[in-house]
Amino acid sequence: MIQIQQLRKTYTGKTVIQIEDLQINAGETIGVIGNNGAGKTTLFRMILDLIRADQGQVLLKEKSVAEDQEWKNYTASYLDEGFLIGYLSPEEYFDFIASLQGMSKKQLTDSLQQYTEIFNGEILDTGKFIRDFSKGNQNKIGICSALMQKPELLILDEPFANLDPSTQIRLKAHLKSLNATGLTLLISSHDLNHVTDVCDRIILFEKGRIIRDLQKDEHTLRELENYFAL
Ligand SMILES: Nc1ncnc2c1ncn2[C@@H]1O[C@H](COP(=O)(O)OP(=O)(O)OP(=O)(O)O)[C@@H](O)[C@H]1O
Repeated sequence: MIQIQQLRKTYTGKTVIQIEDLQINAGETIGVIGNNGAGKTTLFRMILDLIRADQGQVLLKEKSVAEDQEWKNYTASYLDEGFLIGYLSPEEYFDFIASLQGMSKKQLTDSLQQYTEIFNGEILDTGKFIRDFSKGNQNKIGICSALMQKPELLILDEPFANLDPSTQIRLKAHLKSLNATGLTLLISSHDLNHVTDVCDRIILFEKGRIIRDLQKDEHTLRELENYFAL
């Protein structure tokens, strides 16, 4: 599904991404972790062709994201509130996303029903614009707008950040249920418990490089805790 080849990005002489070779198969759930500034968001932005590489390339289904548009048909993402439109209500924003997807009103209504628990009565019918929601509730709007696109590839940057514990638990359950349907999931998180709970493979970054690539087993959480404790 994803191939990353000799990918490099440098800002003012500092290399922030340097990945020789990374392969992610369809249906894998990948947790990308690393301390602040490790390069997680930059990598996601490069996969989504929001940042161009200085060298190397990202291939989705064997086509370069920089040269071919097809990936946009099966990829959804939410990285930050820059993905939202602050002057719309959540309903207007979901309508907009649904229209891009060619969804009918009924499909949209049915789709939003699935997120009732995640919304927790705080998102729909509030009469507020997105700009006036709390950061956590803005996250819910962005994440659910990505989920409702039913992508083959879903990329979420720190999806659990700013969410209350109930929503974190509900979102984890939802992501796990999607995994069972064959979704390829790429998430970053600073929460080692969440990331090892949801993901089957953990990629650990340091200064833009992959320093561990772990298939999850019963030792993974302890190994990661030991790494970050040092
Ligand atoms: N536009 C930019 N100009 C200069 N440096 C940048 C730019 N964007 C990112 N960087 C640098 O690239 C490095 C990686 O940043 P990135 O945001 O990808 O890290 P991250 O792992 O997502 O961090 P965090 O956990 O804090 O979100 C950092 O040193 C950051 O300062």
